[in-house]
Amino acid sequence: MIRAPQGFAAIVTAAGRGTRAGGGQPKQWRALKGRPVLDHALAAFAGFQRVLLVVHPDDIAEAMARYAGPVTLVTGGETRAASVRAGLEALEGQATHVLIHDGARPLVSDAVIQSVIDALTSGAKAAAPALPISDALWRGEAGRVTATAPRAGLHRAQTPQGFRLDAILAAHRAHPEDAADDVELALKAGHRVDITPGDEDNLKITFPADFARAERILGGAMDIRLGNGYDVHAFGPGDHVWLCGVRIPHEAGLVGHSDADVGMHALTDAIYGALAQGDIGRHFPPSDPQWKGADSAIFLAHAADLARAQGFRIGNADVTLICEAPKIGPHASAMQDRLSGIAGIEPGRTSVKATTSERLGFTGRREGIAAIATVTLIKD
Ligand SMILES: Nc1ccn([C@@H]2O[C@H](COP(=O)(O)OP(=O)(O)OP(=O)(O)O)[C@@H](O)[C@H]2O)c(=O)n1
Ligand SMILES: C[C@](O)(CO)[C@H](O)COP(=O)(O)O
Repeated sequence: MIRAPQGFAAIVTAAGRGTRAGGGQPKQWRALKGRPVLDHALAAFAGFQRVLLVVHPDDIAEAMARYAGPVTLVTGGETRAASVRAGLEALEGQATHVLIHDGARPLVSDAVIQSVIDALTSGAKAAAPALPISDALWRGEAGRVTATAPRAGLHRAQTPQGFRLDAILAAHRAHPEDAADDVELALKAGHRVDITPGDEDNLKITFPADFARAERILGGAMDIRLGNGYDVHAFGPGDHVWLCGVRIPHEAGLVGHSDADVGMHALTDAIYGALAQGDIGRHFPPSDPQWKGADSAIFLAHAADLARAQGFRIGNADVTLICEAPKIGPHASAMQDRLSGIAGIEPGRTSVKATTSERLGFTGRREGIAAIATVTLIKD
């Protein structure tokens, strides 16, 4: 995942009706490998602090249900340019740079996005990906060639197209007419636009056959991640412990800044680990008083949301609690249900088990509880 620099925002346009793609439903909402096209496009921008999604008024409820939280929703206009303008107006003063991407381009790669960011951070006012034309160009009419056209210097434009926010907003305001893309308006406003490398796979779903092509490309790109997590909490005063989201009466409590749910922490760290996103401490610093006594479900839900935002589902989770007491067996099923519910894992794919350490070590001496967790994340 691209971690965008401070001040960089993304606008994803999804207010079109996809008339050329057919299918009885706007293309961005149709399934591609089991998830809406738009899910794939948004996942590419999950590392941006601010993402605006521009949707058709008819789709607001659906978009709210799926995306509210990680993204800000904006209602689009009659044309692509009007939709982008709506996003830009909503973003005014809240970012220095913006990358504008078609929600209908679900296969944009990190490399394409990074090249646009690099051009902008190196000082370009505008930069966008494109591919040089490699086929001969003809004019045609009524099924026959009427002329050939020189292709030298011609490029096929892609998105995301990146700009200084003030420059592209001013360009849109100065040229409220429709345009093929935002580069066209930037040029009209007199800005230089740098070309960055495009990618053949970064197709815009436009015609019915593009779905099959996108599925084929995605078919070869399954991403499976494995993550592990380990945590320990010491026993202290108290009459219950929280383990994997279940309250268990006990002769002692567990000491921690949050609710000290050692099992949930290990699983949360396993997810962050699989995403290469550090650990709980990075996302919820123990020095921050707001997490004092916090319900650890907040941490697990955050990690699972982060995975989903990057296009992953949790394939399975396996948690082992290491303690002499309390007895875990009677609670294991409730723990599995609770973890599955919080993390959005399909039933039957979460395991909670326990072992003693044969009275050896700190767990054997009943000084605390340890937990290890393993998780798989799958993007298919
Ligand atoms: N009024 C519009 C029109 C288009 N778009 C978005 O701009 C991108 C590129 O547009 P295009 O491929 O032309 O999409 P549609 O307009 O939906 O397609 P069609 O022209 O076939 O109806 C798409 O993500 C589309 O949702 C938009 O946000 N608002
Ligand atoms: C923005 C764009 O995807 C760049 O290639 C393209 O211009 C969109 O064109 P459309 O006419 O809206 O399909």
